[in-house]
Amino acid sequence: MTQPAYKRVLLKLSGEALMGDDSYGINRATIERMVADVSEVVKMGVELAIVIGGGNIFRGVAPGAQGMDRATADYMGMLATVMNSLALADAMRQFGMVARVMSAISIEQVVEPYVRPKALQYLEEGKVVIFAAGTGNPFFTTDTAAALRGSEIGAEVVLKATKVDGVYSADPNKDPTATRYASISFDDAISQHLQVMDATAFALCRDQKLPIRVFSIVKPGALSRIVMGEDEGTLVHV
Ligand SMILES: Nc1ncnc2c1ncn2[C@@H]1O[C@H](COP(=O)(O)OP(=O)(O)OP(=O)(O)O)[C@@H](O)[C@H]1O
Ligand SMILES: O=c1ccn([C@@H]2O[C@H](COP(=O)(O)O)[C@@H](O)[C@H]2O)c(=O)[nH]1
Repeated sequence: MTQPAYKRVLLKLSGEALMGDDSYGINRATIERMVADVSEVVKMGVELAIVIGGGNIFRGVAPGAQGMDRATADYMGMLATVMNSLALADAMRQFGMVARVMSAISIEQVVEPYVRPKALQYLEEGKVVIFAAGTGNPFFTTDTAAALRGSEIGAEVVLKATKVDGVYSADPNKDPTATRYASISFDDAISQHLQVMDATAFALCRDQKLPIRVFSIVKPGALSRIVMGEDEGTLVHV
């Protein structure tokens, strides 16, 4: 049987995509479909860590946060990612998977704190590790948390599962003439100000030589195909 292309991956799941067709929150069918996709990868024997966004609940730069102290709004955003992480872990439990949530912000009655050696132990045991609360710092995003945690755990790739099927020359949701790149360098993505991920995340992955693959979370089987080494979405590379 063909082997997976990776031993350990960091999967960044879009918080916004969790809404499905709803206008807010977590859509049950959507989270169940995500979990089914993730379970395929775990069954292949790949060690999987996940960072999930919070855009379906709260974003520090959203209109709803206007007038708020930015750091306070960002902490609210980080707490939103904790809610999504708990929902994801619970959906995994119902699917028969074993997941552990580790938070960058100390809320020990709710989730265990992020401790790198413990996270590595869980991964080696085949458990899915969900990193909640982003980096634990305001003024960052969960994309940067994915780059950071991916670097810390020695992931071979960051897989960004989002609502678009790759990196485009411009935002495809705003510019219908935008074209998709099969691959693009970190330097080009940064210099062209491509907003699919923030520049901090791109820069950290570039410096750590950690490739990113951006792909559609709604395309059936895309995650498994990528893990098996197939070409899907856009590869962002050094
Ligand atoms: N050059 C580009 N190529 C592709 N998508 C782009 C580009 N510029 C902007 N985008 C937008 O970036 C979005 C994905 O990034 P965004 O951070 O908003 O979502 P996410 O990470 O999936 O969500 P969340 O922050 O909730 O986890 C796409 O939905 C797309 O509209
Ligand atoms: O390290 C981090 C991660 C996130 N935040 C705040 O949370 C929201 C939601 O995260 P998304 O990546 O946008 O899904 C983000 O807008 C920030 O307000 C943070 O401050 N630090």
